[in-house]
Amino acid sequence: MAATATFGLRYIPSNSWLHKFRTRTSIRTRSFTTLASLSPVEDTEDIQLNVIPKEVPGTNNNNDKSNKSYFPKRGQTLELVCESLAFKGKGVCKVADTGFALMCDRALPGERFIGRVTRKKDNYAEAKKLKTITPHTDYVEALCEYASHCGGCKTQNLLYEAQLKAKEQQVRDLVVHVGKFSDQEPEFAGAMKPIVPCDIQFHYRNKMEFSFGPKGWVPAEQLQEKSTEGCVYALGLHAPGFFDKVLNVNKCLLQSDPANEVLAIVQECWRDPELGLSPWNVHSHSGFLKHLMLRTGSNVETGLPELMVNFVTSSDNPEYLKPLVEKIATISEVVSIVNNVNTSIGNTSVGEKEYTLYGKSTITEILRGLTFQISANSFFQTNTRQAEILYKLIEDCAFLKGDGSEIVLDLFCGTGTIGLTLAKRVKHVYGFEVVAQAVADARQNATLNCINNATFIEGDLNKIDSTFASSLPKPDIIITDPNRPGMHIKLIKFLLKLKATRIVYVSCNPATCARDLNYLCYGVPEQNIEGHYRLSSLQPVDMFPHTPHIECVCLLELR
Ligand SMILES: C[S@@+](CC[C@H](N)C(=O)[O-])C[C@H]1O[C@@H](n2cnc3c(N)ncnc32)[C@H](O)[C@@H]1O
Repeated sequence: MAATATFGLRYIPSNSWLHKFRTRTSIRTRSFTTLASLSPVEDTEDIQLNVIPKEVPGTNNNNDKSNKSYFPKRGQTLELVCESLAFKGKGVCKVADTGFALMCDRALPGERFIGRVTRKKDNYAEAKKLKTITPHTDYVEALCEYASHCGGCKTQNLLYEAQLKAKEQQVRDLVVHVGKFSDQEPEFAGAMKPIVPCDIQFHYRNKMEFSFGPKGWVPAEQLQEKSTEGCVYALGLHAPGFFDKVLNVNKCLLQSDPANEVLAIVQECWRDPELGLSPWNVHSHSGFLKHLMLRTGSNVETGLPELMVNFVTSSDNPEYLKPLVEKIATISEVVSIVNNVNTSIGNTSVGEKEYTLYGKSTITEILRGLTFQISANSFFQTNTRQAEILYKLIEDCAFLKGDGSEIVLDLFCGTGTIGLTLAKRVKHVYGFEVVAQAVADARQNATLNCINNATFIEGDLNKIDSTFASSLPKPDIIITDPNRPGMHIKLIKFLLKLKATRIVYVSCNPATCARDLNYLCYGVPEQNIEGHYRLSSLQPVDMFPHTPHIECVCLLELR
């Protein structure tokens, strides 16, 4: 069943400049402890908690302006001790003799090291790790040869159990500091659950996107001579912090073996001068190859991996890819090779046009017994096995009666996966999503799985008005799964007015999640809005070992 109405949503097409602006703009916040700094405005896609929490363990001399000698200078080399991992995996470190706190990428808790101050603001500084003096007690050798400089796996050097402990602590800290929940209250202590580990810590990603670049990036410590500028023409992952530098990668331990086979083939031949293929240059806006996206799904009959290869190019010349396609198609798991043509000067991978160069245009994925067809641009949970666990937790939190009487709203539904896995136990699911292709996929997925009590509606949940969802039956349960910026204040107000019995809040950003939980439980005092919910359960889930990402499933019950 597919509804075409937008129910009061003002739709911004996903390819419009405004949409791109909204979803790419990043706001830097300073204060760790104020809710205002995390206020739910539209443009908080990438809230960077580059902050020193006031409650750093031990003394924190950042705010003691009386003794300026504490303050490090940019370029200064210092002995530092890492005390904990903060949001986004940065180490919260102290200058050994003054107690001044600063953030350092790849510093591990307990580690004593020499660092150089790279950024310095009023009461905030960042350092780069130069040399370890005493390593972390849970230090382990990384399996991946790129681990020390690739932006993806920043904590591979930390024992997995210690990674879990640090993530759990980050969620707890954010809910206390940003969400203003008291960890002294038995109610909060009861709600906070231990993190669910990920049993498989490598090869868990079903999707990786590599970039082509005109000049490869080599970390300074690996340069043999000063004059060496790195390899020419790279295919790999962006160097941390650089949108224009690509670290050449021949293998990624997070993706499947067949995906690595494809990567190796492309690496071997794309530079061949006879093919005449050039990498995209983000500065001159020239070149042909932008991205190589590899997606691994499961064959419905055999359960074996099946692969989609997506070349994102800057111009409409699919014939240039023919020699690469012929080579890749020899890998038995490859069932789909597509070309997305993206003529914009930006670095996004969604094409205005898509060609199927080999096989089909979708791959299948199986999740909680349902089959999903996934196209190159559809959102799908990137760790399928762990998504099974995540979705089971969501279902448990929903406490469905199972008698088919309940109405479920599935906000930010993507390709409809959460709602569809619940549909058989409820009366009706209404899913809302901004990306047109994802809505189309959700409707197709409902048909594919013979589910006819789910309706998917396209629109922007940041743009709702007072008529939003007014023509729908009142929901009993709301599932909300926003991306990193969390929920818009308009949506929070809508939920507080609606007063559904339960809200299951699924989040990939514990900072904005903590902020939204605060609003839903304690209200928005500056707008005279009361909160109506009680946080009954907060369950962190590790979906992405070795990376700073943390997923959470929260249950809010109407007070
Ligand atoms: C974290 S994903 C969750 C997808 C889905 N629930 C799942 O589990 O696969 C967030 C989804 O929200 C969508 N989205 C982001 N901003 C939105 C907005 N303002 N209005 C509606 N949907 C939005 C994204 O396109 C994406 O599909």
